[in-house]
Amino acid sequence: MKVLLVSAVALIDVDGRVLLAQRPEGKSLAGLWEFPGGKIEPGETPEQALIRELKEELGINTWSSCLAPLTFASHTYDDFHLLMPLFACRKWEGTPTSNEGQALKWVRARDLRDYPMPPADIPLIPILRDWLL
Ligand SMILES: Nc1nc2c([nH]c(=O)n2[C@@H]2O[C@H](COP(=O)(O)OP(=O)(O)OP(=O)(O)O)[C@@H](O)[C@H]2O)c(=O)[nH]1
Repeated sequence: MKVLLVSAVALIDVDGRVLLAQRPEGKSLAGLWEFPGGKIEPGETPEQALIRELKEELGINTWSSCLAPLTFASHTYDDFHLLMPLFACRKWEGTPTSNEGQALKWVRARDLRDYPMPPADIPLIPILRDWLL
């Protein structure tokens, strides 16, 4: 089974809320809420992939030194196995805006479970909640 490497981030604002993005219609897992990020391209580190994706998807800049490793997801989907480091980030430049048509939402830690997420993300929620509360 192919292992797909995806890098994702919990962006945390001054009120301790986390940014979720809704997967657009037409994509796999459409309508589910996920952490910003995307596939790690050959030759990229997870941090470089995330910095690139945050610029493309949300129009914000951040730096490797602001990406703290938090946890990871490891989940078998039908056609690949997802391995996804999740970083935490509290410092960036710019205001996250939806460049790719996805809905964005700042969500309090205790409300995270109210947002349907991809199966790989489910085990991450209590970890993030415990870490933030
Ligand atoms: N960014 C992100 N991707 C996630 C999360 N959870 C999760 O299962 N994924 C999966 O990891 C892959 C992310 O790759 P991507 O964001 O570059 O994929 P994509 O939507 O452009 O393409 P796709 O529709 O072909 O999967 C997708 O298969 C997505 O379903 C998450 O919290 N954040």
